[in-house]
Amino acid sequence: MNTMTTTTTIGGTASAVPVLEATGVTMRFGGLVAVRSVDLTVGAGEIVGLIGPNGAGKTTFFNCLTGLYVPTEGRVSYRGGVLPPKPHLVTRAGVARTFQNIRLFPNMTVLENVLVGRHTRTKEGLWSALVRGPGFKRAEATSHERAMELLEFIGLAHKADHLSRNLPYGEQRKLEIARALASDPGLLLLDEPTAGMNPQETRAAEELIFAIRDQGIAILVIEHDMRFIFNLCDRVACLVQGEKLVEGTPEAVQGDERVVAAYLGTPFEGAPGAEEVAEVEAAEAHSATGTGGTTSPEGEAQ
Ligand SMILES: Nc1ncnc2c1ncn2[C@@H]1O[C@H](COP(=O)(O)OP(=O)(O)OP(=O)(O)O)[C@@H](O)[C@H]1O
Repeated sequence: MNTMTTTTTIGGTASAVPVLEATGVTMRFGGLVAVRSVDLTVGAGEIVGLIGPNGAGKTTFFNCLTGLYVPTEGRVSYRGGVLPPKPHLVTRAGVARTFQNIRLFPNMTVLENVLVGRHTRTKEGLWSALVRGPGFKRAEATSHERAMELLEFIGLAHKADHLSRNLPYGEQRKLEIARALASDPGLLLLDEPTAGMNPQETRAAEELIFAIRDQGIAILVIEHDMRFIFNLCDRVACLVQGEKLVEGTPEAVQGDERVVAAYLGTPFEGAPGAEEVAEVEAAEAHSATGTGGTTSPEGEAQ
């Protein structure tokens, strides 16, 4: 795995370059602004959490970071270099991800699934693969060795030749992480890694993520399980209706009344979309009293 070397020296002064730096990221789908001008950094050795109610824009933001979507506005950099808006180039640059829903190849073995994740690090071309020359064989042996190392790391080496569809759910999720790690990332993005897990599997996932961080890989994680996220993360950002509402330590974020209100669906002053919600509620209350339906010359509901 990569070891992090994120301190660069410019003009003789050392300055820390974030592993990930997203600046002003906005993503529009027609008239809907799913992500609005979001800034976020992940530093070396950090585990950063991204929380927010359903539909807040978390996955869309991930998709903007990993080249699946080209953001309408904004910039995404990895270790100081702007990321190209193409998923395979983002992976090659050093950013790997898992998805909200399991995306393993069910009829491939556990080992083959990890080998698939390795392909961005394999330089041998089609011709070399066809003739199975010495370069190809060397690359294949290295990939195999690395994949087995990763399976050892996640505790699945003994199931290397099992079909991935036969693994229990928690192990399939771990295998997805191993496949992402096979590309030797410096940053790993995890989209709801504990969704559907039982408490033991969740605890094991937490330990695995700490172990990955200890290998020098920075982590950005989306999760709905608050206990998991507040225990795991160094820093947490909360998105609400596409905007970053709060960012801080787990202690600060979990005690923030705006975050609590956003999850409970309680409108609060200054909340993204609160004005629109208030207008709709006022109009509904108005029509319920039977006095609605007329509009003043200024355009305001009576
Ligand atoms: N491809 C798309 N086209 C149109 N609208 C989209 C698209 N992808 C997402 N959206 C909309 O963008 C908004 C944000 O969705 P997103 O899936 O990013 O939220 P989320 O915070 O990840 O939600 P959840 O926690 O439920 O996964 C939603 O209103 C969603 O319907």
